[in-house]
This record gives sequence, C-alpha cells and structure tokens, in this order.
Amino acid sequence: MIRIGQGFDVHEFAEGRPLIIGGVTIPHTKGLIGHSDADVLLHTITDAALGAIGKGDIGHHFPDTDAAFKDADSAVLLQEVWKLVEEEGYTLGNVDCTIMAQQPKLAPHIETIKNRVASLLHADPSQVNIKATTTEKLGFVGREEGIASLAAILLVKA
Ligand SMILES: Nc1ccn([C@@H]2O[C@H](COP(=O)(O)O)[C@@H](O)[C@H]2O)c(=O)n1
Ligand SMILES: C[C@@]1(CO)OP(=O)(O)OP(=O)(O)OC[C@H]1O
Repeated sequence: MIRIGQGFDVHEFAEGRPLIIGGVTIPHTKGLIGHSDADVLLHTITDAALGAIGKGDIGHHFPDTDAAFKDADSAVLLQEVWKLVEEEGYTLGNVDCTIMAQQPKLAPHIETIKNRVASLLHADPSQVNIKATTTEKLGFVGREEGIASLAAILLVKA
C-alpha cells in the first residue's frame, strides 16, 4: 500500500528572531515569525504527512489559538504526527522538498537539514531530498519578506 501527500507553507521574516529551517538554526540577519518557532519546512512536511494519511492539517492538530503551541518546537509537532503515521502502519518511502528563499544561501546547510529531517522521520537520509531556490527577486520571497516551502511525500506499508 502506498499513500501520497503534499504540503505548502509560508512564514514572514522579522528582525530579532532565529531562523529555524528543518530543525536547524541557520545564521541570518532575521528569522521567521509564527505562533510556533515558524519552522516553515517542518510545517510543510507535517502537512504532507497528514495529507498522506488523510488526517487534515497542522492547524487542525495544533491550533494557533492554543497557548500550548505558542513558541512550539516544530520538530516535536512533526514527531507527534509521525506517531500517527506509524500507528497507521506506514513508514517513509521518500520525501522531496523545495524551500523558496531569496536569502540566505541554504546550500551550505542542506546536508545538515536533510540528516535532521531523516532522523525525525525514522528514515535514512537517502529517502529525503531538500532543494532550495530563489524566486529571482520576484514576489514576497524575492523581496525577502518571507520564505515558502513545498513538499511531496510517499508513505509505504508492507
Ligand atoms: N536560498 C537559496 C536559493 C538557492 N540556492 C541554490 O542556488 C541555486 C540556484 O538558485 P536559483 O533560484 O537561481 O535557481 C539553487 O539550485 C540552489 O542550489 C541556495 O542555496 N539557497
Ligand atoms: C504550528 C502552528 C501552531 O503553533 O502555528 P504557526 O507557527 O503560526 O504555523 P502555521 O504554519 O500557521 O501552522 C499551524 C499552527 O497552528
């Protein structure tokens, strides 16, 4: 049995915030804001996993009106969702992600992010692919107002 899911998320930049992507703190002049730690990549993967098992979205499971999730570590939220995935009998086939960021340059951090995501999904790094792209200075990403992210995930059950 296989199940496919996709995810998309956007977070806005603000001064004085750490930039956390894929559970990794990336040195930059500003970070992303949200109710949680605003880890745009982990939110995208969380939504893709929930989509694959037909269980709604991140805001349904962790409402941004609930103080319990204020400044939440998005790695913990993903781990909770991954428990649901495993309870359904699925493991990761592969996940492919695209991060849209004009700045900072993410290439030096991709390997670290990939290893961290693989560990959160109880998978081998070869099952995780992380890509980065600018939007050629166009739109909100191009104006460095925020970062967007996309993911496609395949779950497999023996
Ligand atoms: N934030 C980013 C964006 C892109 N990269 C790397 O640069 C390559 C070229 O980007 P284009 O937007 O011009 O296609 C891209 O393939 C990534 O390898 C990056 O490291 N960080
Ligand atoms: C993660 C949650 C919960 O803290 O808050 P945000 O950091 O605002 O992120 P978003 O991508 O809007 O997803 C759902 C939320 O309920």
